[in-house]
Amino acid sequence: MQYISTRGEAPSLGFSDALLAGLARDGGLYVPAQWPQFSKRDIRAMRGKSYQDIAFTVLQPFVDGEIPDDQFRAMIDAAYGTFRHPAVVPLVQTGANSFIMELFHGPTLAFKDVAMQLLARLMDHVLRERGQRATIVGATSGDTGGAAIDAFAGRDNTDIFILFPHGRVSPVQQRQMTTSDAGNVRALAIEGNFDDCQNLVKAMFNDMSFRDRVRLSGVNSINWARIMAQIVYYFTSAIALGAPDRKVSFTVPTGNFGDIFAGYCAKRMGLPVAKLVVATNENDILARTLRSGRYEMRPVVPTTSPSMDIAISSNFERLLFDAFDRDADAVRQCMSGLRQSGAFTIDPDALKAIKKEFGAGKATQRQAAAAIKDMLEQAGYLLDPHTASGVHVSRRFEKPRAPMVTLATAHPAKFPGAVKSASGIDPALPSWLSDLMHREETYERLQPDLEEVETYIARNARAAA
Ligand SMILES: Cc1ncc(COP(=O)(O)O)c(C=O)c1O
Ligand SMILES: N[C@@H](CCOP(=O)(O)O)C(=O)O
Repeated sequence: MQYISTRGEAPSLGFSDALLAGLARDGGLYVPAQWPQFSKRDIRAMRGKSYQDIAFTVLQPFVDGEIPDDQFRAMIDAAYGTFRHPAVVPLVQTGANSFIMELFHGPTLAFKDVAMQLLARLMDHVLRERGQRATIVGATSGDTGGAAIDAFAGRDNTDIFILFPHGRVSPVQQRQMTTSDAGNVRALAIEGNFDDCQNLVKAMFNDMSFRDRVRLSGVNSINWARIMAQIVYYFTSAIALGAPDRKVSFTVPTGNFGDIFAGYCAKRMGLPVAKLVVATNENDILARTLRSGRYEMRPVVPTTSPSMDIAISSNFERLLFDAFDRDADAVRQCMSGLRQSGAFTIDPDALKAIKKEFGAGKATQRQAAAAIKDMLEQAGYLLDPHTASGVHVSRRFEKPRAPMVTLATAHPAKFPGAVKSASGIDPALPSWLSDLMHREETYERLQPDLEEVETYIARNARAAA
């Protein structure tokens, strides 16, 4: 399997190279040259199989023999052995045809663990085989950072630097990033918002001399392997609910468009998905774009679902590439419009193609809080504010015959303030994190300044030449 850039000006790469590259050298994002196909028969054959078995079957075509099967399987088993639920991502029924898929049973209580636990093992393997070391940088609005730090802590071949927006993540999220005692981990508190952090990461990837000097690698969902690992749970949940003989819809609390793009990939691979519904908070660039066809940045407003407080959704570029029939020139034009004027317009045919697959809606903070309260009263189930945004939006898209699965992207205990004010309940952290708020914090405060951040990283990265 080859991976090609959405901007068409970077070399195509095999799996291991795309894994280590993160962002393509032309600023684009890697996608598979073709979508692997699973027939109804193939999907039926997955019924009754474990999460790990299905992960191996679904992901094998992407890895395409670059990692021996037995070693790849062992990585899958180890990655999902860190989850505290035997089903890995269990489904909970909350209404006649409504389900919640709990993606938060991993070590840091957010869906990011699903991909990050596998990604760290894949990267470690490839680097070890090549006798190389890499410097990983990541931007986080709260969850990616903690998950990446947990997954990469103590690994010999990587140093990891996580940029988070100072004062804009929840106290639990911050401590998951700042209390690691591993020598290869650095948490950097940037005086700005998530988009400043994401822009710094992209600027580091586009600074070729820095990129090569420190052997830069990325763990944000700009890295194809992040999306790839998330495809699996669309398969497992749809199969549990009757696929391929019944279509299933998904509502996904969305920020960077990575998680829902994985659902789109699953559909392109043959999974019968009825609708993919984007749920945003007040930072609703995606809901606005799907309505009007105009992708237009606006300043970010802080909300009770901070991990979705994002102005630019990186992975939307991957969807555009497909909607433009893989015309990289058209993608480049949009991205240059975005750089120059903070906006671009999607042509009507591409917008029609997108609307065929996706629905979208926004939940205000009040609506998300109301969803937390209702769900507790009606189903005795406690939502976190991100999942609650999803539940609010999903209600508009529920259909009598197609099951609707809302992705529960984080555990309520990561956001105790918002959950308590909506429900009166103070959600407790699980036992393995019960001392988190008493652990000692270490982090560096930096300005959103490329030179300052690069200098800090180059000084502290062991891979720096
Ligand atoms: C809890 C939570 N929900 C939803 C999202 C949005 O996911 P994505 O950025 O993949 O759209 C994030 C962050 O990415 C998150 O941490
Ligand atoms: N919401 C994310 C933002 C980064 O997204 P990613 O999926 O591209 O890593 C977070 O919690 O950090």
